[in-house]
Amino acid sequence: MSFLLSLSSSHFFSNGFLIFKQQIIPTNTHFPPKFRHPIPPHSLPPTHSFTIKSLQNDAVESSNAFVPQNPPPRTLFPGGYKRPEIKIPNIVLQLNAAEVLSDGSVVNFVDMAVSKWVGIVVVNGDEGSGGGKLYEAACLLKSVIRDRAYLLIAERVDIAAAVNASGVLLSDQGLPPIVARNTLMSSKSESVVLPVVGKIVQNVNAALNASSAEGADFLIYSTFAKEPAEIFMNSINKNVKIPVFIEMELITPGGSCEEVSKVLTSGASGVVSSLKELKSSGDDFTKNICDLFTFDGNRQEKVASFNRPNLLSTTNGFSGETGIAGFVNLEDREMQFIQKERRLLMEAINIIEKAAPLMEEISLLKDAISQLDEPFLLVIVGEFNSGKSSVINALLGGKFLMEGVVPTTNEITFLRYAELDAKEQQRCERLPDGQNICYLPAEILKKMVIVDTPGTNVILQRQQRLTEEFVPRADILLFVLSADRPLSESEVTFLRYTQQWKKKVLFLLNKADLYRNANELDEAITFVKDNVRKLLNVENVKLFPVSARSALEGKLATTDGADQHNLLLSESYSSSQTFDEFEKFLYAFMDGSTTAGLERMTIKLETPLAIAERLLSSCQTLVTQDCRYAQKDLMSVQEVVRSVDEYGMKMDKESILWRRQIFSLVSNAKERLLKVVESTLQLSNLDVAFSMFFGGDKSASAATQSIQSDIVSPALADAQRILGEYTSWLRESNIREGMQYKETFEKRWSLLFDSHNKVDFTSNLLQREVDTLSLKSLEKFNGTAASKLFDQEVRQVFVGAFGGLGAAGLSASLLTSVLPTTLEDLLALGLCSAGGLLAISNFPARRQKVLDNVKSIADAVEQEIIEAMQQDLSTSVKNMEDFVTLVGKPYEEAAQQKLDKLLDTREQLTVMEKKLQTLQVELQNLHLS
Ligand SMILES: Nc1nc2c(ncn2[C@@H]2O[C@H](COP(=O)(O)OP(=O)(O)OP(=O)(O)O)[C@@H](O)[C@H]2O)c(=O)[nH]1
Repeated sequence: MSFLLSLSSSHFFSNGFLIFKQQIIPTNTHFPPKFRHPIPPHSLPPTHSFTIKSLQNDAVESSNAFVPQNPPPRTLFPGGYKRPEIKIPNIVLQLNAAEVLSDGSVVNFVDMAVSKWVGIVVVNGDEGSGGGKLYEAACLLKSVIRDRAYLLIAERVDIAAAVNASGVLLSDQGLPPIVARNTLMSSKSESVVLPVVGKIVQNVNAALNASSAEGADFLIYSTFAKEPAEIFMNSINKNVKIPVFIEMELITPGGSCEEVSKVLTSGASGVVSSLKELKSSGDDFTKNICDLFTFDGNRQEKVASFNRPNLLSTTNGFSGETGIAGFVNLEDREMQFIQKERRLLMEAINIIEKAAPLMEEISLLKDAISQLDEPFLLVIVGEFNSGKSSVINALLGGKFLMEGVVPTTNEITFLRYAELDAKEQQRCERLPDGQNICYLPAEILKKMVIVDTPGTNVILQRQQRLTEEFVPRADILLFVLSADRPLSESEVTFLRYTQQWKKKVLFLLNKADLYRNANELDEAITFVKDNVRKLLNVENVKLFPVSARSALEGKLATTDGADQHNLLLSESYSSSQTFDEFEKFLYAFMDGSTTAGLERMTIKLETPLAIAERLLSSCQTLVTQDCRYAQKDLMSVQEVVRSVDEYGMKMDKESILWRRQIFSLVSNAKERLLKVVESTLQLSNLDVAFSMFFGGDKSASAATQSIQSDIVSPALADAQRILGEYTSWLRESNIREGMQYKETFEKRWSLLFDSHNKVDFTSNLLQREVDTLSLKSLEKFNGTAASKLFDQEVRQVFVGAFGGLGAAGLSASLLTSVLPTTLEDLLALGLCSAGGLLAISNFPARRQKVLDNVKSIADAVEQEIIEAMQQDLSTSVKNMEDFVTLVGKPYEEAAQQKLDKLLDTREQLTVMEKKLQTLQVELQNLHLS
């Protein structure tokens, strides 16, 4: 039975070099899109109103929608990428897509496993099934794992890219790692961490190939391989520097912890387990294996204790010595200074973490502070093949490091002092972050830790990055130049980069034996010194022309008892001599009683200060940029609130159409009424008119009824309809526009203020009192009463014109009461009487009066309605203004608060920068008196 899933490497970013996870602010300004633009402009909802639309165009300019045209550097390192880091020891869990999809409990198990032991989860496709299931399973796992472990997809780069997995696991016959990595990199263009690429291998050669150059980040040694894991590990340990995980059975009858321990002791970084295996290991696993893998912060120590000799029992890395940074017998003022420096740097960390919580580079400063207690770090840098390893070997007096004409150093290697058994030359182990540490009994290591780095200017970008990332940690850099290409363009670029971290640099012009004579050597020295002087802006350039090869040969010859006389005759002697001078300089530098030794203390204490300054300056850039954005946010919020004025103007403009409708309606009714009056009150038509107004029921004459039903009532109904629509239009416009304002605030400034679950006051506020006045103005207008009034007006004309006629002498009241029955007689009487002429001559004036009355009544009605409509409009716009002010208020307050906070942070950063500058001055003066 096999289980074997593999657990492998795990965690990430342990060293967390200089990467802001989302917001990166290197030397200039930098806001990676994913942090800055949670709401891309295209995701804003379409708008129907020009008011908001214009604001949305502005949104492209606002901080939340800002898209830099030239993407900024991603990290403080020139490479712009961070290597994925695999913590060891670790467990790789392998499972199949079908397992994930068929059983819901699997996801829960994975959830638990990644929170406790598993650092890498690999999901395999199932034979015969397409990529669909694998994709589905991977999505599910991704949502559970989040960033607690790496999720890798077996073989399928396309699916890994689609689910945004951490990387891929390739089989022996799979794609070359570099192809998989580049493909994934192009799909994860925003990520600052490179994809993880693992490779399954079955023999030593495959392991060497897969781990060389830009190869895999880790290996899995397959159970199909013939050799036992320990033998395999022994064969590759020297040359394979990346983590190796072993597929193995976790359940063994005798208790698996021992087996796993053996594998780890042999140099493996962890084990690989299948789901079934891991699940069924149950208590055994929990009791035994997990003790090694549990993420409790001690696991590296637990495993390291398997293979690390108990070599150093000192507080500062130097046996027998105690003190700070390898300094002993510190004076009080030095102790006080160091304490003060620590205190200030801790303060700086707090401020930086507050100013840029996502700035992973803070780990550099933390490391540097903890390194104050560590020995001096002499870091050897230079282009590949310049002779770095040879220089170190010459310093150590033996061929400890591999040399070669092709790039040979692939990892950072710390060289530390240890007294080993006579038979043992050195003992090396791989640190959890992939770096190596070698313990050797070399004299010089009693005074310092030497760090070998991969060469720069290599086609292997990973190696270049490793070195660049290590530079800030160095106390001093030993820059090895090669005599055959002194100070190349790429060396100048690298040198400039080191100065971003204000590093002190010593120069070795190696392979000086290649020069044919002293003149050539002098020329080269002058060339290098002149250029370095200009580049670094320093007076004294410390440069030693050496031949590391000859120096080592010399040392080895001396050790072997070779004739010193012969050595003196050797052509490389002079180079050996300068190497000697260089060594003497180093020893003096390490001797606290010399001036150089005091300078060393200054340099050591400067290391964290320089890092802190650099980080503070990056934070300043970030915070200043943030201030600008916060200011812009505040102004934009205020602008949005003010833009409601535009809404008022727009509504005012559009309401003209509504008023026109009312105007035309009233005019129409008025015209018709006037026509009725005109056509009725004609002398030629008096009989008809008389019968219309005086025939039938006196409370509702035929004319009254006809006016009411034909003119007044329809006009009234139309007016009601129009005003109803008008008030709906006001209300709906408010609601629509109000919602857009609300959405605009919520979407553009969701990071400022979370309106989620806030009381929805929208509708009440927007509908408040909008639908009252216009319609109420109509309610006042009673159609029947108006018709009757009109009726009376007309009757008055008749009564006025004819009521006082002749002998009849009828009073108006009498006349009205008899009119219906005596119409004919009355007319005859009137017309024939002496006063007939007078009555008729008064008739047009009376008719005009009626017309005027009708007009003025209609105009008054129109005026009243229009005024009510205006008032409704004002109320509605006012409601809208209140609403926008209310909705915008929390955003405005939040923007103001954010700005205040940022200004405060900026102030704190400035104060901190000043404090550190003062401390720098104190440091320079520390040994002056
Ligand atoms: N002539 C001459 N050759 C040297 C000297 N020092 C080193 N070399 C040769 O230069 C080549 C590269 O030396 P390494 O020490 O491997 O160079 P490196 O800088 O460590 O190389 P990487 O680790 O690959 O970056 C080897 O072939 C060495 O033998 C020297 O002083 N003189």
